[in-house]
Amino acid sequence: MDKYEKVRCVGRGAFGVCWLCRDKNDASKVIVKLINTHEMSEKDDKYIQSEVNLLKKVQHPLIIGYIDYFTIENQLAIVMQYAEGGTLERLINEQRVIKDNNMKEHFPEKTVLEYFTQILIALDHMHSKHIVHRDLKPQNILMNRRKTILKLSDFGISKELGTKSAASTVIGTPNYLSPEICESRPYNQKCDMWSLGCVLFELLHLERAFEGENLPAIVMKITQGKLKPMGEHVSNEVKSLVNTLLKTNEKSRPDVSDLLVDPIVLPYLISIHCDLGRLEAPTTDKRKPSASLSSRLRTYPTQSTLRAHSYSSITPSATQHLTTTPSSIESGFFSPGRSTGLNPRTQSRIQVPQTKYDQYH
Ligand SMILES: Nc1ncnc2c1ncn2[C@@H]1O[C@H](COP(=O)(O)OP(=O)(O)OP(=O)(O)O)[C@@H](O)[C@H]1O
Repeated sequence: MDKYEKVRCVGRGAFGVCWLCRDKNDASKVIVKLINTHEMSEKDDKYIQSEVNLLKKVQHPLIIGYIDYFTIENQLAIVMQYAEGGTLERLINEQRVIKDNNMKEHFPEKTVLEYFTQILIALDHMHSKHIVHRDLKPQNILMNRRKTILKLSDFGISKELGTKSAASTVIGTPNYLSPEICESRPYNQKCDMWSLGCVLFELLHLERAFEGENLPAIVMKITQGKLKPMGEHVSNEVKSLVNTLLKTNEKSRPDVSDLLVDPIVLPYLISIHCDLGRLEAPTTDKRKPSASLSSRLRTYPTQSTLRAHSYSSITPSATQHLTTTPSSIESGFFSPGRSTGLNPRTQSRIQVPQTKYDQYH
């Protein structure tokens, strides 16, 4: 812990306490999660080691990065990237208060879809590494200060699927658990798609998709797929997106690659990738952007910058759409277009707006 100076405690989880710390070397802010190993069983210990190993493998601008870990006085310290904007849960709660006071309504649908697409991109990265999150929920989605970038966090109960197509341990948080996990059936990456559907519903309605007085009541609603009715403010396309994610039969649920070519998602995907293409992927040493990042992010992308970035996470068909994107770029989002039937696949003029990602943290 010599390397870090504690600033303040930012939260507690099932396993440990999270401290905001300052790196004494360069004054950068990091989170140090301290986990007491004193009375930890061998099983718990293995759990944490697997968390650390998972974090090591995951380096992505939309995923909280692992920096370091060490042990100190019966404690395991995991050093990770700091997300200044807090959790998506807090943002939803704040918006709910605003709504209840009748000062403002729900998040605009395009904001919801932008967040949704970011989560999708992060999940794509994880799923491509055969890692299923299993605990996706607004509490585990952190944000940058300006709330423009989401970052998936908490791989505490994630598990590498390895060569098996389904893992069979039942773990999770009730409201976002998929039916197959509730029923102790084997599960795979599709369980994250269910949780994503729950998060999408919550972003749209500012309330959870499945709620109940107690655990059995919640589980019953989930396994029966008894979703709350969706609001009038939600477009038909987005309603059907929620419904398809919340199919109780996991085989009928889309996977990430299906959604990455969905006309609802594609415009957001292009815009996000344009901006993320200019964000540096975190390295194991430093999680901060270079000094020139902000200025680079304030420039408009050109056709050449659109083509220059690697779209490794996008399926070939999606890449095809991207490479055929016309040079006249006018609108990054299609929210008005969606309601007027505008289809990004046929839309001839696409504009990517000045980036909103002008601050990484
Ligand atoms: N990288 C981070 N940046 C900023 N805040 C964080 C970060 N990681 C955790 N926090 C804060 O600390 C709190 C506790 O996080 P932690 O991961 O220990 O547990 P949890 O996800 O809330 O619960 P559980 O351990 O049961 O999964 C979070 O709710 C969040 O507010």
